[in-house]
Amino acid sequence: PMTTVAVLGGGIGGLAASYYLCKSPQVTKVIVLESSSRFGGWLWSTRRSDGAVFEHGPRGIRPAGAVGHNTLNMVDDLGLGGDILPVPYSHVASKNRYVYMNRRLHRMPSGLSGLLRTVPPFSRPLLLSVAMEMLVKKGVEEDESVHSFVSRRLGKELADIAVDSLCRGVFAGDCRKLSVRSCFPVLYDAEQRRGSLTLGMLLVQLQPLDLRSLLRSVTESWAQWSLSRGVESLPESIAEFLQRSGRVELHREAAVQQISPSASGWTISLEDGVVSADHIISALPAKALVSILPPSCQPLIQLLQDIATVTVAVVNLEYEGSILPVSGFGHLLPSSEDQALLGVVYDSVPFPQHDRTNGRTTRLTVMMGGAWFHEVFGSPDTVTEERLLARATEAVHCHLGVPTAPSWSRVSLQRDCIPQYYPGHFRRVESMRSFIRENNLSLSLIGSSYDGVSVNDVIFNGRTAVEQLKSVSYM
Ligand SMILES: Cc1cc2nc3c(=O)[nH]c(=O)nc-3n(C[C@H](O)[C@H](O)[C@H](O)COP(=O)(O)OP(=O)(O)OC[C@H]3O[C@@H](n4cnc5c(N)ncnc54)[C@H](O)[C@@H]3O)c2cc1C
Ligand SMILES: C=Cc1c2[nH]c(c1C)Cc1[nH]c(c(CCC(=O)O)c1C)Cc1[nH]c(c(C)c1CCC(=O)O)Cc1[nH]c(c(C)c1C=C)C2
Repeated sequence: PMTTVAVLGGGIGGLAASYYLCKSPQVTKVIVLESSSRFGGWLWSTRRSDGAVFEHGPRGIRPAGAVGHNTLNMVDDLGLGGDILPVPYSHVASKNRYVYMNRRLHRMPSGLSGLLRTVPPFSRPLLLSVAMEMLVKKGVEEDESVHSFVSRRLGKELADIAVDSLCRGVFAGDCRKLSVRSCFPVLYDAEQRRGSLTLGMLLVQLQPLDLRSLLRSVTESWAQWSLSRGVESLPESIAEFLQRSGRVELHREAAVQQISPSASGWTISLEDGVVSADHIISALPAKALVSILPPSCQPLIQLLQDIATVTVAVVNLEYEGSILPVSGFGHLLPSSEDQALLGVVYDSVPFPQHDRTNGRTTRLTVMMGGAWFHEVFGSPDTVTEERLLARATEAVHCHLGVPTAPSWSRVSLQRDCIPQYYPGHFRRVESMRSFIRENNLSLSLIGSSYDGVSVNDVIFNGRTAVEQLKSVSYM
């Protein structure tokens, strides 16, 4: 039978799902509906004519684990393998991460000596916390905040400094509000299965491997990678692949306004017409899905509404010369040091290939706001670019001692860009999927709102949804 699948949203999630659908002989037609004028969603790179590349969204993708391998497989298949810019584990950008606290930069401890000695800003050797951790009893709650989990197992100081900063550097979020089970499933599982994080970590196994980039990533030990023309090359290449397949209709400036169940599947309303499909894969942010669901899906709408998001101001800066006093990936600030300023990425260190080709420059990205955006800056509708730029350059001056003004800058206000998984998130997602099953809705939910926010997670979940579609339904 003919099968038409509509994919809502042309971010990396929607494009990845379409790519896997294209590989499935049972699907005759795929329709991708994207509201904006470009594909890729948060994967967004500025390429200047002098060779410089600036990222306004993700800038580094991890090759490790099953989800990391899966992305590299896709990159190889798309013919992008030769464009990969790998950062090995031995590189300073992998080894050095800093925390700015008490008005100075501290290198995060690493390796054995980092465990044994007392390293500021911590007041005792981490080995003590790690050793004691093995003696802490297993928690009894179904889920809890990241901060409460880590304070319970490793102590309040590690939770207040290291974990507070980490959650800002991954979720732009507040570790007192985020769920450990959904945000750090590896930590949650280690406690559940091994009774301890220390033991759990010691028992991590390697995954099976294939393909060239993958083998390279393992033998050369990559910690992260990007692409020579920026990460946006990935959605661009997927879109070209889909176009060439002849089975995919790609629509931009096609905002979905409503979806309603029909006898054979769904009717999808756009501003200028309707589309029918047997199945819908929603790769929209949860809030966007809320506004297009029919009233008959009220219980689902209620659950989706509980998935909050945060806004991040991303400020790309370019300075003349080598201006960094330290070398590494970047620095984070715990919320106790500065609520507004989440961290600064030293982009030129991991990816010097993205610097302007003539003359030495240093590219930095300052990230601000997140869970603290409203408190500090008020409404994203009224905050000015000038104010955000001034706050970012002031931070570079104060944290890194750079007195000069940047020679180039770009402010991007990324509204509602990172979903926040609060305690109980996994239950809510489970309830959504049960509602869909019980009501026989041909609907799959993918994208960063549900099962992980990294580019790798979003791609992998797109693949899983397509595989489930093939195994359970008419396909
Ligand atoms: C600043 C920043 C830095 C990040 N850094 C990293 C990193 O270093 N590493 C990493 O792995 N991840 C990182 N991430 C996370 C990662 O980029 C995102 O989680 C991921 O890109 C989300 O993809 P998605 O397809 O789920 O959503 P989106 O990219 O939001 O795609 C959804 C799409 O749906 C479209 N849409 C919305 N409403 C409608 C409608 N009604 N009809 C049709 N289309 C609609 C939107 O225009 C959009 O294109 C970062 C994210 C941000 C914001
Ligand atoms: C300062 C804010 C942010 C920085 N990056 C992000 C924000 C909000 C977004 C982000 N960064 C990472 C991910 C997840 C990727 C994944 O899980 O594969 C997201 C959504 C990667 C990441 N960045 C940092 C860490 C520890 C990680 C986890 C993966 C890894 O270990 O590589 C640290 C970090 N992020 C930022 C800075 C300045 C920084 C540390 C110095 C920027």
